[in-house]
Amino acid sequence: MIELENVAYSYGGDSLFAGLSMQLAPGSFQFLTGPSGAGKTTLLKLCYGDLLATSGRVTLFGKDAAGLTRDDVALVRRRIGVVHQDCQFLDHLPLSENVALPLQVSGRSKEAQDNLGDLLGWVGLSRQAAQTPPQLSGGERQRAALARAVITSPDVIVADEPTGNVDWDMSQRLLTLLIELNRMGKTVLIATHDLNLIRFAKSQVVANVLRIRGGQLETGVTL
Ligand SMILES: Nc1ncnc2c1ncn2[C@@H]1O[C@H](COP(=O)(O)OP(=O)(O)OP(=O)(O)O)[C@@H](O)[C@H]1O
Repeated sequence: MIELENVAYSYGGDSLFAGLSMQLAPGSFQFLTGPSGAGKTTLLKLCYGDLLATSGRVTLFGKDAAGLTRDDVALVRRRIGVVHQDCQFLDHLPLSENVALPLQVSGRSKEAQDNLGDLLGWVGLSRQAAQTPPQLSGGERQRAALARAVITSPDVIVADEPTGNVDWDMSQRLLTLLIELNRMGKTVLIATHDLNLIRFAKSQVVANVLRIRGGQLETGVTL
């Protein structure tokens, strides 16, 4: 469903990747690791069409990412839920409205009403629904970001350091939610530095580990 072939990406200087290839198979659970600055966030952005490869080919749901129409881009946005590293929200809106925003943007507000309560319950934030983002803890914000990423029922969830800045208990809780999504058939790709998190996941689910090193992508990495 997502395929990168011989991809390079440059922010203006040297390419970060030396012709990198990867596939995200439907239903798979994959981790992306590697040193800080190796290009994990960049690679995720190529996978969800936020950046276009400088060379090589990225295929998103059977279409070349370089040739997507405006409608194709909207469809890709609905099919891939993204948990961003910095999980930003609109601070003046309550949590419930922030989480529902992707549905309202795509004109599906009826569905938002139906799904929102269940989704907030699933991430353990029912009591915080009326609070604004600045009133939430780090772990609550991370769970809200996950709820927002999945409210459109995407096929793929891409999460960039979803457990950054939270303690181990909360990391496990967040990861358990991502594992539940995978058990429901979702494809999951998580960038993380946290090798303990990967070990914990591997005790629960079949997970492939990718590592970027020196511009190359290693697959099937053992820890
Ligand atoms: N918008 C940008 N403009 C210029 N350079 C950038 C930009 N974004 C990232 N870079 C550079 O590209 C390289 C890879 O960044 P990226 O954020 O993809 O790495 P990362 O592996 O996710 O790092 P971290 O683990 O620290 O989050 C870094 O050297 C970074 O400084």
